[in-house]
Amino acid sequence: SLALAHGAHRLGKRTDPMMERWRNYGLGQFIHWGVYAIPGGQWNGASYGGAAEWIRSWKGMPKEAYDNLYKEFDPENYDPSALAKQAKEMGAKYMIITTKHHDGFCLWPSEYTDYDVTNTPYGKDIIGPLVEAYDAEGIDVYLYFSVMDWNHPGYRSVLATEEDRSAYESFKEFTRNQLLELLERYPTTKGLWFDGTWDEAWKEQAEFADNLATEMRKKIPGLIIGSRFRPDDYGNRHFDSNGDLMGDYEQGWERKLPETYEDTNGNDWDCVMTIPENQWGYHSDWRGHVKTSYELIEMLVKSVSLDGNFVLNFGPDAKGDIRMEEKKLATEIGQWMSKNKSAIYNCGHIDWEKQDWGYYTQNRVTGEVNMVVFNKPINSVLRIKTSSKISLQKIYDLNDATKIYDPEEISQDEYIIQLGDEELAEPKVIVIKYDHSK
Ligand SMILES: C#C[C@@H]1N[C@@H](C)[C@@H](O)[C@H]1O
Repeated sequence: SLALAHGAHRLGKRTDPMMERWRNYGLGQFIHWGVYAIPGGQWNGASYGGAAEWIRSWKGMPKEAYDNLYKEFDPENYDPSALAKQAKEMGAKYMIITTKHHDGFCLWPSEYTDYDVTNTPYGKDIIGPLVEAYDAEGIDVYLYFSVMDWNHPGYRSVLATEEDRSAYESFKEFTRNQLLELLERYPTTKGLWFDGTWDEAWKEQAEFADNLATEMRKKIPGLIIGSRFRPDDYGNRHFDSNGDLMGDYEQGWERKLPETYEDTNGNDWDCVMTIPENQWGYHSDWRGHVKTSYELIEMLVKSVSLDGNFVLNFGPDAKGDIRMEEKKLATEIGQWMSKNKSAIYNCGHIDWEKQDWGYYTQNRVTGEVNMVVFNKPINSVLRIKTSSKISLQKIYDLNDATKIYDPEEISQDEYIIQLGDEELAEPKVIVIKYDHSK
């Protein structure tokens, strides 16, 4: 393998308490909010077909007009504690908030730029009250930060000339200053979710990024940073030139999920997911398929069954309100979570053979295995094929203690149980209690 000065600094999973806490979240909330919520994907009567938070890059959006939107930012309905309560009811264990997206607008009062909330009619810090509200609800806070910054004069996507390089040095200093400022202002932050690190210019910054990550972890020991931040000595991100994961978990699953455990390479990972096909920031005209709570619960359970966290995105509008579709989904997911959270929190992968009826999750605390049933077979028989000899103790319906299932062993390490005739109105959790010692 290659000798890398700035490749992966650790092989295998982080095993410290902060990472164990992260590993056991299961469900998170993403919040994409900024001045892009003002146009909401529309400009001059035309609708932008791309992601609303990218509207500045649209030819139908004059840059000058976009760069003056901050003068209208005044979210009179912004209510951090209401947002935190909604997230709590949904069952989110952590929340990732966009402090600065690609447009460079800062939702906190930054010393290093005037393009921030202090220079808007709203005039106040957005991030601080949100962090406090989520901390008060016991939901851990993570900060999204886009390295790509369309507003900063020193930003470059490619370093072609000496002028580019010296301008980019000022941009790197600005980036470092803003990150240290965020950690200084919001010390309860548990981690950073980096984005906008795909440019060639950034891929040349292996040493700078490595040193900055070290410096950030000095400010907040144990800070959790995913694979999307650092490039290695050869400009590779996520996985270094030896194929080893860089950062504390893999951040490659954006609007998609791994299919098998092998797809995860046995790493920690998160999936960040939009409710429409591809809208993170508020878009007033959602087109195409809007995911149902059933689909989102299946993605959540599939993520946990493959040792990942599922982070569902919300995009508040210009007033700071959450749209009806998102409110409804948060409530529906919360209703399912209130009855089935033991199959999500503190749970992860078990190497039993995947079955068509749904997914297994194993509770890392109790050792119990949860069968999360999405597809009831016509014959109502659920097949279980374990990976080793186990001594079954009890198989029961998580939400009906009177419902005990009597397994029939049909071959080596293979059992079947019989569901009743009832139609499944929602994904059902059946718990398998077994003796691990045998
Ligand atoms: C592309 C892209 C960005 N990455 C997602 C997490 C959103 O922030 C989107 O704008």
